[in-house]
Amino acid sequence: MFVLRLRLRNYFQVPRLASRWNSTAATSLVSAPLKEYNRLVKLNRLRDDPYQRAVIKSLGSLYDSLMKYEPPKIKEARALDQIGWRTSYLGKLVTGGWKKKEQDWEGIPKGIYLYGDVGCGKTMLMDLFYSTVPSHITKRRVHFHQFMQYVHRRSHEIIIEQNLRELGAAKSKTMDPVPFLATEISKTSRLLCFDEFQVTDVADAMTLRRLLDTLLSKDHGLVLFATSNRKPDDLYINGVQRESFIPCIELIKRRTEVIFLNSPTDYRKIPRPISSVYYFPEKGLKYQSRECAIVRQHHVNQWYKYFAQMEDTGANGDEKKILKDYPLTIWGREFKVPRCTPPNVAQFTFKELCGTPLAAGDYLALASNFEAIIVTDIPYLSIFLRDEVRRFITFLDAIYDNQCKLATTAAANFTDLFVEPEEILNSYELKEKPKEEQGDEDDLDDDELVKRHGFSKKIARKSHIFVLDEERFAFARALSRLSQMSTADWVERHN
Ligand SMILES: Nc1ncnc2c1ncn2[C@@H]1O[C@H](COP(=O)(O)OP(=O)(O)OP(=O)(O)O)[C@@H](O)[C@H]1O
Repeated sequence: MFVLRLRLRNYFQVPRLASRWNSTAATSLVSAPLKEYNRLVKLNRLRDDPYQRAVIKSLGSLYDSLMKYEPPKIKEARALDQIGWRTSYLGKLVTGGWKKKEQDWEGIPKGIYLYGDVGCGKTMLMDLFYSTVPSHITKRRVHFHQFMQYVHRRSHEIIIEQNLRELGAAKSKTMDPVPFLATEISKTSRLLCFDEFQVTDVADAMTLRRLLDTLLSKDHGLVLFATSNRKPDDLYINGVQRESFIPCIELIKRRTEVIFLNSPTDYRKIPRPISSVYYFPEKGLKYQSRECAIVRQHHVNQWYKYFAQMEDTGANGDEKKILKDYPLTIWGREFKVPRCTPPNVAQFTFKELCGTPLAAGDYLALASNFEAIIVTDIPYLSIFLRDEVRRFITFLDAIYDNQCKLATTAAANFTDLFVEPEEILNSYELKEKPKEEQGDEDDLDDDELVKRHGFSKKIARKSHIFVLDEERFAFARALSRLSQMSTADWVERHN
């Protein structure tokens, strides 16, 4: 059986911008992040953006502080030290032991919490900073979803390991994995860069609160850099037991410089040549007709060959092997990739990918094992397929973050794919007279997606298949990302 080849970037990502910075030049008056920004602007790889330049100043200050920073030595965590940790944890809650004074972080540089609208360059700035970090500072850059997956998985493993080694199974319920996790993380990275910091569930919120409190303490001396679409005070808003998460928000506000990147530009909207990775039938052509089936098949074959770097078969049959039902093992569980040429491309129908109970971990594994994914036969999507849509969004987040390429065949263009249930005739066709665009779009002037994040009213209206703001936002962002993933830049990039 094939054992999943978890590339390093599955957990800790490779930054997008290569380091060109030599840290010995740190004495220069121009900070390393500013130098790098200037270089990329000069090479026409970035547009000069005054809002981003304002952030670069803060990046320069953090860079200077890191140059002088000597992180503390890490003490090993011991299971025997923590019998009764729950009592002391509760004690802290009662006595206000969580409250910290500035001396508690003396000598540790303040990190950065960079938030703003979609596509304005937060991740780019974080990656740029990451590529300039002084070499004596160990660092990790990770997508927040992936980090939380790692945290939950390692917590579980640590409890088992420590119980076997030190405490005996009877103590399993009183074992606290947080000090061990914190030790593991800070031993390998003193600067932790989180992309897309967002908290959506109570288990993440509670674990994160304790983990960050430990990591950012003097004992571990970790510096945090996070990007997010939300300001700290809006994190985990309306979440279950939100009040227990507020100390974590306060901690983030005290231990980072909170910066709002208020650039009005969504760089993903800047037109680039659109390549036809997404196929949908032209008006008048029925998706399930024979004619359309031939065109769809051609589209899929053409992109499969391109992604798999296959020679055009030819006489000497240079075609790479196409494998069927290829097993991937993810944390002891197996799932099958219906058609693939590892590590280049995997192909699924929408039903195979989103109609079965796959979760974020599966999609992340897929994204880290294949450079491109083809998803065929995406039907019209309505509120009746909400679970499938949720999975599709999780899948898109995973592949976007791993910079995978994507080709699809679908009933319609992505912006027209989300419809009301009563408009649907069958999975791939709408009724003869589809309902007119609703005339209530003016009511959407105050919609947060429109007003704050600059999405179109059409997208805001379609996002109403979700109730929670976080989900509506994730949906709108997925549409924005789909448009970026169809650009020639994305499709032609060499991984
Ligand atoms: N100044 C710039 N010039 C040209 N391209 C840019 C510039 N800033 C950002 N970009 C590009 O725009 C795209 C979106 O940027 P980025 O991913 O950093 O946005 P973001 O704010 O993190 O978005 P999101 O909140 O959706 O994750 C990327 O491809 C990035 O390289």
